[in-house]
Amino acid sequence: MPTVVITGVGQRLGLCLAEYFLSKKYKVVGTYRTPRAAIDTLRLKGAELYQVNFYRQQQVQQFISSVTNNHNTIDCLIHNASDWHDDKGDLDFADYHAIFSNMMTIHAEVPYQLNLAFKQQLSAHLTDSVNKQQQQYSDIIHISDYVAFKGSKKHIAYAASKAALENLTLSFAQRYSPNIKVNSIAPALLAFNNDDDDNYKTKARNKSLLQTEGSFQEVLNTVEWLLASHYITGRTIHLDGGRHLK
Ligand SMILES: NC(=O)C1=CN([C@@H]2O[C@H](COP(=O)(O)OP(=O)(O)OC[C@H]3O[C@@H](n4cnc5c(N)ncnc54)[C@H](OP(=O)(O)O)[C@@H]3O)[C@@H](O)[C@H]2O)C=CC1
Ligand SMILES: Nc1nc2c(c(=O)[nH]1)N=C([C@H](O)[C@@H](O)CO)CN2
Repeated sequence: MPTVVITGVGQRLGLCLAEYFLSKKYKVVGTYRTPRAAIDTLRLKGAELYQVNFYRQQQVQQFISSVTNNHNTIDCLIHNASDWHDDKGDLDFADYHAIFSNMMTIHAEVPYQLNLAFKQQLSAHLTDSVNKQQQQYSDIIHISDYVAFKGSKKHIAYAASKAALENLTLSFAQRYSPNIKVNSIAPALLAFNNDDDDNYKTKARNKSLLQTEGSFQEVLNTVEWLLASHYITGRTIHLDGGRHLK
């Protein structure tokens, strides 16, 4: 049974990813920060879940120890967990320091740490006992954001940290070739949050040529395509409805 590690599976895209890989008969290893009914449901479906706050380094180290002790192989590692923190208000220096530090921690440092910590498991290929064929590659997928390319005047630290994440894609693709493919997926608008009002939704949709949300399914389709690929690594796949041309 192939194994996938996904960060941030408690809601939205991470939950969709976990449900998708469970349906594909993967062993799903996931992290969450906030206890939710969805976490209980995933556990009942067989997912191995760890409560981890990535802003607490001791919890990150404990998670790494648990996964490396319990798993000899990892076929796919998806860095999804994210904190969409804005910095548009008039904050004091301590606040700006905390925001920048946290954004870099969750979007760049933790992916860096997990990529390095799980290298042995990512390199130990699953031999298909039926067809006696070795699985040729394992995959690391970083979930980035369109604003890594464009910047964001209201989410400056967030955008910079996603740009750092995309740079990790370039370095790890070189370091981990030829056995491990490393790519980013950079969405623009995928899905609104519950507190988004109609005015915000209209403005957000109109930022792209296609004038709609991408949907979490669009990311699932892209993940499936990347896993099936034998010739894509070190790349960022943009899912943005043509926003770059608006
Ligand atoms: N939604 C969209 O339209 C877009 C999303 N993206 C990217 O796609 C990915 C998924 O987006 P979406 O589903 O909306 O993400 P969410 O905003 O729902 O966050 C995903 C998860 O990250 C977890 N998380 C946040 N902070 C921490 C932390 N300190 N420690 C551990 N976990 C943490 C949360 O855990 P918990 O709930 O358990 O607290 C949450 O479930 C993200 O990387 C995002 O940046 C990019 C562009 C657009
Ligand atoms: N962690 C998150 N990152 C982002 C979110 C989100 O809900 N959680 N949402 C967006 C927006 O949809 C943006 O793309 C359009 O306004 C960006 N990142």
